[in-house]
Amino acid sequence: MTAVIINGKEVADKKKHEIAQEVSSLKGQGITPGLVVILVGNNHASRTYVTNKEKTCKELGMNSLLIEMPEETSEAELLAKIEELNNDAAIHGILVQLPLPKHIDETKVIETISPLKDVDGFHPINIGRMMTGQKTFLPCTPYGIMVLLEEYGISVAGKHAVVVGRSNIVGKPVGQLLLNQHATVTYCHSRTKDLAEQTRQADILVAAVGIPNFITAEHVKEGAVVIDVGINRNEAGKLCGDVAFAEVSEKAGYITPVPKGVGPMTITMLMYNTLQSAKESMNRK
Ligand SMILES: NC(=O)C1=CN([C@@H]2O[C@H](COP(=O)(O)OP(=O)(O)OC[C@H]3O[C@@H](n4cnc5c(N)ncnc54)[C@H](OP(=O)(O)O)[C@@H]3O)[C@@H](O)[C@H]2O)C=CC1
Ligand SMILES: Nc1nc(=O)c2c([nH]1)NC[C@@H]1CN(c3ccc(C(=O)N[C@@H](CCC(=O)O)C(=O)O)cc3)C=[N+]21
Repeated sequence: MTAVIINGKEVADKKKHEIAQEVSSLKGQGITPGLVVILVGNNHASRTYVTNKEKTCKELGMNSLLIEMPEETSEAELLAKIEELNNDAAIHGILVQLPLPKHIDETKVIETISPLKDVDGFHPINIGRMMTGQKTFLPCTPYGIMVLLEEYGISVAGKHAVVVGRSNIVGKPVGQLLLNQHATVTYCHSRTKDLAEQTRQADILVAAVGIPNFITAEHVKEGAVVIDVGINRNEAGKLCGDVAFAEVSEKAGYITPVPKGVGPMTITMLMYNTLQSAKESMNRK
């Protein structure tokens, strides 16, 4: 079988167009959605991502503010900045780029962001709401994956989904969203015994590991849907995912490429969450 290549860029463009229209009508009512991104220190990978976010905000007519803080910033200074933004009515979304320098407690930072402005969907309150199936900000990468599946008419109910990776930002929440949509979910991680035996059971296989070419054809069942979340650099310095694309695309039914797969959806859902936050702030007035 030759896989259908899921075009994340195309779906993202379509969603962005819808978001831009809503932004424009909100502006007519006197509100411009505003997103602030806080970057502490100078992580190279973070910088490209941050640049993309700024560009997309402008493209969609939203306000974007980048706050760069030096590597030596103290935890107290960062928390004070977040408090200030929590109280700023022009700001609807706050994103603190992860990972943070080692001397700053990530949990404390995430818990300081108002759940009402937590457009990353990382605050424990919002994670709890997601787990219990309530309306909330959903984490952008997992949410983007669910939108891709929906746009390609891939049904989830009753399917066996295998997620490789269990981070708080990708693996765990994507498994939860698949479960919410009635998949049977297996999580795999670095302590999993026979990984290929698990992944070969998957109707839907999600790779969120961070190792180039980690998932090969032997891990994949014929016709499976393969979602590659990885954003890595190979030896040649080229952007690549966790899946050995050439061999797996000959066996899978559907596959997401890197770049232009999951990545563009992450940014799009961030904009979507910021728009929702702006709309909700109006309803509270
Ligand atoms: N496309 C996008 O929008 C985004 C892409 N990414 C990318 O996705 C990838 C994953 O990110 P993230 O979740 O933050 O990464 P983490 O490093 O936090 O998590 C990696 C996970 O992979 C597991 N793992 C590591 N080695 C193995 C192994 N040999 N066998 C099985 N499992 C293993 C780890 O297991 P254990 O828990 O046991 O250590 C861990 O759960 C990265 O490439 C990142 O850059 C991230 C965010 C957004
Ligand atoms: N608080 C926080 N929230 C995040 O969502 C978050 C984070 N921290 N830290 C880093 C990771 C990584 N991440 C990416 C998102 C989009 C692309 C993306 O747009 N990728 C493009 C290509 C980009 C390029 O060319 O470099 C693509 O796949 O086509 C990549 C990576 C979000 N993350």
